[in-house]
Amino acid sequence: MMSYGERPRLLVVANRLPVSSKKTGENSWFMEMSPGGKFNLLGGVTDQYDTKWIGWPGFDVYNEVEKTALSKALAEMNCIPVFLNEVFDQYYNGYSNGILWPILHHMGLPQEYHHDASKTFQTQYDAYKKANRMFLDVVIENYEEGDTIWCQDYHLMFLPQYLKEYNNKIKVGWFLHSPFPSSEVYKTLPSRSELLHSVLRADLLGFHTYDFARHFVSTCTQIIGVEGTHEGVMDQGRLTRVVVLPMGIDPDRFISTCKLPEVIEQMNELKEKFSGKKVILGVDRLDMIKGIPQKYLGFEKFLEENPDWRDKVVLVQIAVPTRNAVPEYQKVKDQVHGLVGRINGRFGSVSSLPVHHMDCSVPSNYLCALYATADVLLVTSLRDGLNLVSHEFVACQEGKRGVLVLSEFAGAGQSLGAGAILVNPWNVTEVSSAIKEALTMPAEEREEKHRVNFQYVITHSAEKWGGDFLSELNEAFAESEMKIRSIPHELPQQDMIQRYYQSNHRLIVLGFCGTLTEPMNSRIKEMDFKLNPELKGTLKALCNDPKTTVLILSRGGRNILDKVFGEYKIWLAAENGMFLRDPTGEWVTNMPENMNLDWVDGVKNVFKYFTDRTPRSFFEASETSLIWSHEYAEDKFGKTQARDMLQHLRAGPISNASVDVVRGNHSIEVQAMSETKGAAIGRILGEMMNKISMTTPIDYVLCSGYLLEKDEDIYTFFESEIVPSKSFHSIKKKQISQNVLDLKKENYFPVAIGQGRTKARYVTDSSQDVVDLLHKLAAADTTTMANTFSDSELHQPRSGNTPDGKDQREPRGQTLRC
Ligand SMILES: O=P(O)(O)OC[C@H]1O[C@H](O[C@H]2O[C@H](CO)[C@@H](O)[C@H](O)[C@H]2O)[C@H](O)[C@@H](O)[C@@H]1O
Ligand SMILES: O=c1ccn([C@@H]2O[C@H](COP(=O)(O)OP(=O)(O)O)[C@@H](O)[C@H]2O)c(=O)[nH]1
Repeated sequence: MMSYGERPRLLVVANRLPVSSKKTGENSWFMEMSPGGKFNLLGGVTDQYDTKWIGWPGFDVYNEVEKTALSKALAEMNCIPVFLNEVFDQYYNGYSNGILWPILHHMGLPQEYHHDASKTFQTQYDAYKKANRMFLDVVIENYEEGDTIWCQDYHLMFLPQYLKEYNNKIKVGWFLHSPFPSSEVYKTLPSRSELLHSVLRADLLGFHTYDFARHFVSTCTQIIGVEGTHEGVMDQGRLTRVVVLPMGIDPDRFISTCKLPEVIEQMNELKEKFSGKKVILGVDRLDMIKGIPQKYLGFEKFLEENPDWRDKVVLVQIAVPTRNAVPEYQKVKDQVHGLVGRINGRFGSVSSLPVHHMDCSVPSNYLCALYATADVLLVTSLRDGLNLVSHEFVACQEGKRGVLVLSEFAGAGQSLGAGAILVNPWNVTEVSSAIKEALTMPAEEREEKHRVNFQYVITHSAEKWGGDFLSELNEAFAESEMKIRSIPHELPQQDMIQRYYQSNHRLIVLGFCGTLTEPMNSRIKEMDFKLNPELKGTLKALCNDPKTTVLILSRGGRNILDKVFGEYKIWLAAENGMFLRDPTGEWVTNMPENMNLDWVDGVKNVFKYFTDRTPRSFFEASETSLIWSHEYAEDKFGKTQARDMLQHLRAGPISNASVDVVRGNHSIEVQAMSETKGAAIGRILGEMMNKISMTTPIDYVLCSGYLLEKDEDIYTFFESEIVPSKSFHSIKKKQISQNVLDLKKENYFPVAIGQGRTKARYVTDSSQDVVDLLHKLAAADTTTMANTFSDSELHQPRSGNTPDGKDQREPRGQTLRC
């Protein structure tokens, strides 16, 4: 555990350690920090955190003596090795880079069928899980209470789940360095749901761009049926925060490297070598996603169409070897070599070759010299998480103000787009024109574009990125901790009853679906909205009590509410207050006159289409909403149809409509966008009080429901109406002209049902707790309070529990909220 004054501890877990190790003797090693890539993130974060890296050392070690020696040497560099050995090939070349990598980069699963039974999808998937467990083991060995664990990238998608299973209190973040594809591509992955469920166990998920984050959230909603919110992904009341944080580089390192005498000398050599010629530079791993063949095709077209330029320009391409064991990478290499030969054959001469292609990496100082002398950097990635090379080029171009030609499919296209020429790499003509534009761009324009990008690169460093991610993670974690701590185990029932008894005018505001409906396990169908039979007498007693006003505030339609509550002297607010019924049964409409219901026919058509194709499904319509149920349909098929339906609806009839879509377990409801409950309650109270002659202000409020997150603003509405003193309070600001509320904090009881994360002060697991409470409130007035309930009665086991203690109450999230 961290002691006072010490820096907090951070464990960064990545596939590869940020050092390269070379064996120099029996048990001695030479270690060097790897300069590029995502290892930049160590930058300034190390100053604030006591940081350790956990990852694969880059090679196999089987001998125990050697393992110990290497671990010792790595410890000097704050690195801890994970020896993956025989698992590595199927985990890294197989599942990570042969399967996940192409999927994440929109390329689809490999089409070839291998007949090697020892290397199937399943064996690679198993190896991937096994490797993630091996990473877990090393994390556990090194974990101390309070540590932050930051998992990097697609190699470690099972790690968040494994960590939380080991200890739910561990703070876990995960950042994806690659793109996240559209759900249409992602859903072909056989293990799609397991991976999503696992990463959602993290406290914070980070992506380079809004597109990737949006794809991720919508994939989660479509594939595993969770709720996407503006903050992230909500699953059964638990929020996983999602942030967009494009990574950066360490700009100072590049700027100062360019000033080193050795580098200036290299720059001079390069200038001399290419004197009289413009230099176009490409720096990419030799990966199919980097679009090197497309780059060559564009360059070839440029030379074809601009003969004058043929002896005045060179393309220098550093093609860093990578993942040679994956068959697709071998193919792209052959393809690229073919193109280089063709272009040099067509346009080269004895004295000059247009393409200088190198299958190698170069030392970092030399790379800076190349960046600094190039006139153009050409990035044609077909998909790329970010592309740090483009940032590095900008940092090194202070002396030259060269032009960046950047693929619109690289994450960096969104951050550096304003100072670049953006291209679609698939469009050979566009790439060719962009090359010409870059080579002939006037100095002023180059200056301006460089200024914009340079400013971005120096202000959005890796240090800032790492710091921002970690502070977001701390915030997300603290918030979820607070939520857990603030959940009381029991409602303060005795207090609630006593205060109810002592009050002069009580208001009980209740939701309907999931609050007062029959529990799911005794209900025939999800859309069978019947009042919980246990409540009939209780509700009648409460409604008949002159000191109590009961309001049902529901998203449901007035037909349903009328049918269920027709016999009660109760206030009903249907469709979240669009219609209000007083206890005599008279409805008034608050429907805006200009309410647009143009979408209804389109939605009806989609519902009909799916009903025809989903045996035993059906739909119902009310004034401003339609609901489709697949309750009786075959479970898996019904769920798949529901996901497809949502896509059809979003792409078509509701794409621009003001509607709310509410997903039940077996239903989809589309309803005209109503006010939220919190926005409506002030007006409803005003209307209620206009209708009745109220002599006593409301001095007790119980407000409870199984609510959508946005409707939870009802809990805060009353919170904001609480009076600090005994003064009679006016809430004119909420459109109520009379003095209506005289509510003290201790007399206000907001109770959420089944929400892990809520704005309500009290939370209960199931609606049965609210039902029990209502029984007791109804009984409170008919007996002498002092003797009414003994403590043990007030805290007796909930009625849903069986004698063997098993909880039979309605599970969370099993019904529509309305
Ligand atoms: O470790 P390798 O398998 O040799 O691959 C190198 C890295 O490639 C990927 O980089 C990604 O991260 C960069 C920084 O966020 C981003 O700019 C780039 O677009 C991505 O492709 C991969 O995600 C890393 O895990 C690899 O280390
Ligand atoms: O010979 C080379 C060429 C490139 N790089 C580094 O490799 C990283 C490439 O990162 P990028 O985000 O562009 O693509 P990735 O290879 O991670 O997909 C950059 O930091 C480069 O400086 C390197 O270390 N040596």
